[in-house]
Amino acid sequence: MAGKLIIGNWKMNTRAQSAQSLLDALLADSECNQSWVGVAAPSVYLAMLAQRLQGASLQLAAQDVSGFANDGAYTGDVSAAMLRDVGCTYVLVGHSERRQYFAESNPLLLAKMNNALAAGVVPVLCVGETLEQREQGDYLQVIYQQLSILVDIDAGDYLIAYEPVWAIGTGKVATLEQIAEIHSAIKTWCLQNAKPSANIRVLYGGSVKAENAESILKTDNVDGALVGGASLDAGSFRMICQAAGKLI
Ligand SMILES: O=C(CO)COP(=O)(O)O
Repeated sequence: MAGKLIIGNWKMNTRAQSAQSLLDALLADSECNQSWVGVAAPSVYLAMLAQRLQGASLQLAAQDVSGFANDGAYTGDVSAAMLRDVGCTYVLVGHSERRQYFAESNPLLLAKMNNALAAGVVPVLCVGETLEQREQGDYLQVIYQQLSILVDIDAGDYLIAYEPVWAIGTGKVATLEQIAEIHSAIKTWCLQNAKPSANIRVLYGGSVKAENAESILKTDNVDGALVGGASLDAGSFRMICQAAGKLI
């Protein structure tokens, strides 16, 4: 598929009212209400937002999914089937904040990927190195290790998001050369190691803003963006979507 994919990650932000207002602003805007744009909202608001999204092009995403496949006694968890049930198209898997604060590791993330795929929700596997790992020079190995779970996925349509941890919420965006290097390495690794997937798409995330979106999206092997802070402001998000729209 040509064109770029833009997913806004609202993280643990908004309330019912502000989530609805933000979504309404995006829905009313033809730059944002596109099938290649999605918003990853807090799970408690997904069903409410899905109602407003009926008939719209904008896609709904979740920020996490249970590692348990079937319904059962897993207090607090939300299953992939539930996400599908409320209308999610995508789900983020292994965001660095989940890896850091919830100690999510490869076996759990593989289960999450498989559960999402089985339920018909497209998982977005997030990978990326910390500043320390980058400075030590072994950042590619870190990313390959995070990607290694893909070897055990037999089939399915998934996405990858490269989000250097040091660029998330810091205003410190990776250089275009750094982005190009990693995106190319991810695609090469996937071609060599993952089961043949028709089209590996890699999004970039980390301080993507209205001002830098176009140059990032134009970088080789960048298939879209995962946007945190700037996705909470309809005006900023629209400019990022507009930059993507120009590249279709
Ligand atoms: O973590 C991110 C998206 O998932 C990036 O966040 P920021 O755009 O706020 O840096």
